[in-house]
Amino acid sequence: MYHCRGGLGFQNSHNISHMYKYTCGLCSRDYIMVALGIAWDYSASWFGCICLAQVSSLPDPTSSQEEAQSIDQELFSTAGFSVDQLMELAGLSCATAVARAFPLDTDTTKGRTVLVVCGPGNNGGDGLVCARHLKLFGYEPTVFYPKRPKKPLFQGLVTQCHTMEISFLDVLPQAEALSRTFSLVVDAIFGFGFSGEVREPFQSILSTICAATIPVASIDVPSGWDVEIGGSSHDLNPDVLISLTAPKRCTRNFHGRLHFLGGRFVPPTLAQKPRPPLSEHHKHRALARPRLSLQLPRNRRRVSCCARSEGSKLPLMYI
Ligand SMILES: NC(=O)C1=CN([C@@H]2O[C@H](COP(=O)(O)OP(=O)(O)OC[C@H]3O[C@@H](n4cnc5c(N)ncnc54)[C@H](OP(=O)(O)O)[C@@H]3O)[C@@H](O)[C@H]2O)[C@H](O)CC1
Ligand SMILES: [K+]
Repeated sequence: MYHCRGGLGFQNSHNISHMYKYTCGLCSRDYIMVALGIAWDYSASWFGCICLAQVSSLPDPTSSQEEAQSIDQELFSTAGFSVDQLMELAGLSCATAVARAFPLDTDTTKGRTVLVVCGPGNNGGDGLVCARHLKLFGYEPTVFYPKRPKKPLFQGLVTQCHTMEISFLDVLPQAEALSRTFSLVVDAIFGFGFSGEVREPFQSILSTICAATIPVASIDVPSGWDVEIGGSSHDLNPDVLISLTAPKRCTRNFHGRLHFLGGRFVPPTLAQKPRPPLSEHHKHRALARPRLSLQLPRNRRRVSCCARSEGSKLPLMYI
């Protein structure tokens, strides 16, 4: 049986072509296989082939929506973290990534004005924390937070922003005015809790952001994208993505400029744990698949590292 070490192997296939993609049955890695020499038994379609190019030599580093939710739950239950603690670290990572991706021009006020659009869940909470840290970094963040949960955690985050003299918008400007007033949008509308078709008021909000001409930095998941599949050409097309804990499956379709991996809160014991329960769809792959590559802060004093996000082939920068 051919296994993913490269070199000569055999593949039983009824589709004899010169080049085709093969997924190793043992480790789920993808290879481009090129047929070599003569197929010696056409009826059974056995032929020798050699792995010339490895499509993906790294373990699949992305997490499904279900896996992301299960890691999240474990962090709160067994690992003993509180949601506000993780949100603080997540929001700080996001502000750090924004500051790296859109550095301040110290001579002018250009590029300082950031609109942080926050949704109703924890992704929105990350956005509020991000706004607070951006202010401390010297930016001028403004928050648009149209649907506010009545939970003390979120109310506290709003108060903290007010205390930091961060303004809140009541109405989102039209795309043209938005592009004139702000240099950047931080998209903290939906994260891995999003599903289905986007409901109002967020459908109109996302349309306005899409029509604006300024760059977008998305927190964890580009809002409106299916967490597993990604978005379409009409959807948000962020310039920067800041994945938290582990990139979600949809990030394979991210083709923006920079992809960061933030949120330094996963203990090594949890990162190395296999992740049941998984949906039927992913079960067979997960059995053979190496572990997710989760954010691990060990020995990471430097800001970036050389991992790659599968699919988009962008270098993944740890923050
Ligand atoms: N461990 C971590 O990595 C941490 C990540 N964090 C961040 O938390 C989010 C996930 O947070 P969660 O609250 O579970 O989910 P969302 O922020 O995506 O929001 C879900 C709410 O959004 C609404 N919703 C869902 N689908 C739709 C839709 N189709 N249209 C409109 N609205 C939708 C819904 O709210 P309702 O009020 O309408 O019920 C959902 O409740 C993760 O991505 C990270 O950013 C933590 O901060 C730290 C730990
Ligand atoms: K988002």
